[in-house]
Formats: sequence, structure tokens, C-alpha cells
Amino acid sequence: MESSSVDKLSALINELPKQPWYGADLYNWKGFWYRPHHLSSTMAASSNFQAKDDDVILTSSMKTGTTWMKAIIPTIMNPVGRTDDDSLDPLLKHHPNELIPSLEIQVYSVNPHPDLSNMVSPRLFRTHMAYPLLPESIKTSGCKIVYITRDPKDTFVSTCHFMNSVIAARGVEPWPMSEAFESFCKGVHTFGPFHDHVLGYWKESLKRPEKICFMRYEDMKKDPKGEVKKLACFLGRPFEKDQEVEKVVWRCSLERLKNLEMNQHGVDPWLGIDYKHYFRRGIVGDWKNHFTDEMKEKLEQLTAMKFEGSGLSLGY
Ligand SMILES: Nc1ncnc2c1ncn2[C@@H]1O[C@H](COP(=O)(O)OS(=O)(=O)O)[C@@H](OP(=O)(O)O)[C@H]1O
Repeated sequence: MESSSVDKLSALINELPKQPWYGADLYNWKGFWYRPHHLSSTMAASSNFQAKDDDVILTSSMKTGTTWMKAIIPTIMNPVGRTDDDSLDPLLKHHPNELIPSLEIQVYSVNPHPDLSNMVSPRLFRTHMAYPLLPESIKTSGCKIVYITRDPKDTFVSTCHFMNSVIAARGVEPWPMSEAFESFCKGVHTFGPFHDHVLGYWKESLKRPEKICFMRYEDMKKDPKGEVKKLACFLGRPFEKDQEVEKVVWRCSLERLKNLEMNQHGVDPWLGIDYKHYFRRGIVGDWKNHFTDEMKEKLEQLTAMKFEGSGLSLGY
């Protein structure tokens, strides 16, 4: 980016409301909270990305099952991923982050006008952008959106573990969960407010179910085969045989992925943390090991209040 654009961007960012989160400042842009490096690439992607009709865009707030989908979507879409021959599975050599690039972290963080002309279609991308911030072309083209979300209590616990790993890599002490919880409930956390993020995609998925496939982590845990089958139909790649679905579910399972060499010992070049931090317990209800009764009550009441009248429920 030219230095004048960098100066303008820094000036703009400095005008935005700011709040602390895990040892850094988050900035509020158009109602959602971002780290500065995410914000500049989000702004660039939001105004410059041109979607194609056959693109697939994975969207989520953080720690809701994105990595699972980062493995599943390329496996469904890529003929190599679907072959019977396990030795050809790209997940053997690549962390799921490498199979579906992030608009903010990989594509637009380096250059606000990246050259995407060499990408083979159908192109797959992921983003943590909230629905209102999505590039207009994603909303108006024929591209498909897959949104995944999760019980906010488990999302919060997973976020705390991940963020403490991120700051530990920089030698920073863990942030007390009680402080992070108060911030999360105020909506101040990366890509938050969580409830607004979810509602944006939920409401749009009700209006346009052929455009947005709205998925829940808990449904995936309960019936992975059924959910993967539905997703494959939504993406226009239905399975012919049950064994094919079983294979995708197994290849993308937490048990398999977390034990692969790449995911145990590889390092995320963008965040500077070990890839292993993307794979933890992967259970429904881990919040029970961390929450007090008051925390449960507070977050469930907040969720019920925010989702009231929307027809959506998550974890209460
Ligand atoms: N394959 C697979 N199957 C089931 N669950 C999985 C899988 N991969 C990651 N996980 C669990 O998802 C949690 C991480 O969330 P995200 O992948 O959304 O994180 S990120 O936003 O992409 O950084 C995190 O959940 P917690 O274990 O509760 O922390 C991961 O363990």
C-alpha cells in the first residue's frame, strides 16, 4: 500500500472507538470489533473483492467450528479430496487454513488489490466478516455462503483458550477468564458482538436459504453424516454413495486431523502460533468445566434476549 493510503488508514483507525481485548486494542468499525491488522484488510476486502457466481464463501465468527468446515468444504468441492485413495487427501499435507484462504488474513492483508486471476474455479474463501460488512458482490452474485455457529458459552471458552495461546506465543500472561467474560457479554471481542454476527446471517438465511446454508456446531456433532450430506447438496455436489459421506466425515474428523504430522508440528505463518491450537477438545458443553452458575445464567439470558422473536436458539 502507498504510504499516503497507510497514513489515511491509520488516521481513520485512530478515530474509531477502541477497547482492550487479550493484551491488544480492538477497534469498532460499522458495529463490529477488529484487531488493527484485520481491520485494514477487512476494509480492503469489503470494498474491493469481486465474487464470482460459483465461489463458495465460508463465514463465521471465531471458534464456532470454522476449521472443521475449512476441511469439509474443500473435501466436498475438490475431486481429489473426494477420491477413494486416502494417500491423495490434501489434508495429509495441509492444515485446513491452507485449503481455503482467508480474505482478511491471507488475501487482502498483503495487498488491497490482489491478483486472483490465477485461482481455479470454483474458488473457495473464508471470512470472519459480519453480514453487513460483506463485499456487495458476495451478497448480489450467485456465490454461495456457508455460515457456521455454536453455543456462545462453548464459543467463549474456546476463544479464551485460543487467545491465551496467541498471547503466550508473545510472552504475555493469560487474561483472566472473568475479565474476558465481561467483555464478551458486552460484545467486545474479535469479530463481535457474537449475537449480532449470528443474527445477520440467520435472518438472511431465512430470506435466501438457497444462498446461505446456516449450520450449527452442535448439529454437526450430533449427526455429521446427515449435515455433510445436506451441505454437499447445498453446494451442488451431492453424494451418490453413503461410503463417500462416511469418508468425508472421517477425513475431516477432529480425531484424525489433530494427529496428523502437519497439524501437530506445523506453525501458522500468519498468527505465529502452532497449528495444534486450532484443535482442542471439540465437545459440546465444555463450558460446564469453566462457568459459574452466574456466568451460565448471564450468557443464556443475554442470548435469549438477543434472539427473541428471531426463531433462533443456541445452547439454552
Ligand atoms: N475437525 C473438527 N471437528 C470438530 N471440532 C473441531 C474440528 N477442528 C477444530 N475443532 C474445534 O473447533 C474449535 C475451533 O474453532 P474454529 O475452528 O472456528 O476456530 S477459528 O475461528 O478458525 O480460529 C475448537 O473447539 P474447542 O475444542 O471447544 O476449543 C476445536 O477443537
